[in-house]
Amino acid sequence: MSDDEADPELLELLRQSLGLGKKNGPPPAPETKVLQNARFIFDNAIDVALDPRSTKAAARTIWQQMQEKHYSTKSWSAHELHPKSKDEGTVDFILTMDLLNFSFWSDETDESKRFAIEYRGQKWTGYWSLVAALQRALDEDIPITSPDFWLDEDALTEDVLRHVFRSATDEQIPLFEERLECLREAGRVLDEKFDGSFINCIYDANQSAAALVNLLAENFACFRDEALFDGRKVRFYKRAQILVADLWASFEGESFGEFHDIENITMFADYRIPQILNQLGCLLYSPPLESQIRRLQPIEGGSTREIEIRGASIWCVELIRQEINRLHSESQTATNSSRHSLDIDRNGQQISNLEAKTAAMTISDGKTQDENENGNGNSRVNAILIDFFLYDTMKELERDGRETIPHHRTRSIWY
Ligand SMILES: Nc1nc2c(c(CN[C@H]3C=C[C@H](O)[C@@H]3O)cn2[C@@H]2O[C@H](COP(=O)(O)O)[C@@H](O)[C@H]2O)c(=O)[nH]1
Repeated sequence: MSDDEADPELLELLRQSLGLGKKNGPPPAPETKVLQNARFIFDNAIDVALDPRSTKAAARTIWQQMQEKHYSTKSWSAHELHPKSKDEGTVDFILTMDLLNFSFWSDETDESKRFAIEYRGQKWTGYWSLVAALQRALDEDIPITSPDFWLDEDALTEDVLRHVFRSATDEQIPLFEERLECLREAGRVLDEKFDGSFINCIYDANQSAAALVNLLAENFACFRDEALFDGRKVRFYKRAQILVADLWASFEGESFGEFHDIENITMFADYRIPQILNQLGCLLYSPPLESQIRRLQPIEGGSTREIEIRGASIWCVELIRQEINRLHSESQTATNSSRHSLDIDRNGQQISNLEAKTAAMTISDGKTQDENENGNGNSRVNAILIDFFLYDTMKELERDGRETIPHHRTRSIWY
């Protein structure tokens, strides 16, 4: 080799160290930044704090009750009003629902006077009033879940939407105009960018939950749930995230609900989960903030206090999720070690430890232990199921008159 030719091996080492000419590796996994923003808010919060001991205790209680109730994705479709079919109609229903899934709380102190939807012989309030109104509209052959309908100002007139949300009381649905605008905007964006169908948004996300959340926030202003905190942009994306979660739960992790990174979805920062986290002793308010909440005084959307409530709640559920998975791993270890003791198989024959371990992993119907645990193919409890469980539990407490603190009052289209 002549003196002026460089040693090829040395060249390659140099290229690698400089990252030159490297084949393009896989693209970085999409992320929403919601969880890291929540951590930032929690670390810098003044009026909201978390109690570690109560959070640990709450995790244990939540996990025990989730197991007792066999809480899983199947719980979603079990709700009386939720759609049961696993088809495009349900995808459209879930999109419509989560475009409008915000701000049902009433200014009425007399419960009997608050906005309510009469459907199937019952009066539905809160979130369920929305689901009932949509089901009732479909029963009346109003195509309320169709983006083409949302676009057509001669078909979806203000009067038609008022008919859809007609109340069983004198109080009307809050933020009616904003809800109409959410539908109009979504109809326009779907028509202009996604060939008129939300299914194309799901395809574009390539089975990534984070990518679908980001696609919704980037393309639809009414999903762009962000704020400024300490001079930094923070993301909550509550309705975009719950839309992905509702798809995942409704389709039980398959078909239009299949996401390989579903664990990237956080708790949904609404007005019910902070309430139950405070009731459980996990989320603590400063005396002035607690007084504002107890006196039902409005907390301005985008204010520092509101952002701290939402961010700290997301972080609190993350800590609960981590503790539940620690408990789960501990219980798995304990179960596995007990398998090294004498094992009798289903036919009462003593079998070797290795066989026992293998046999125990495939339960009678051929599913693995994990699939049997929560019915969606993984043993880990994620923030979605914890969140759904907490919301449903808070609604039971409300029904039984066992709220110990009101939920905070922020009138907002974000939650
Ligand atoms: N974080 C979180 N927020 C949730 C839900 C749900 C309902 N999800 C169903 C689907 C699966 C679950 O099993 C639930 O049955 C509604 N919300 C929010 O609460 C508020 C409505 O409160 P109220 O007016 O009292 O009904 C409003 O901001 C609404 O957006 C949830 O699950 N998580």
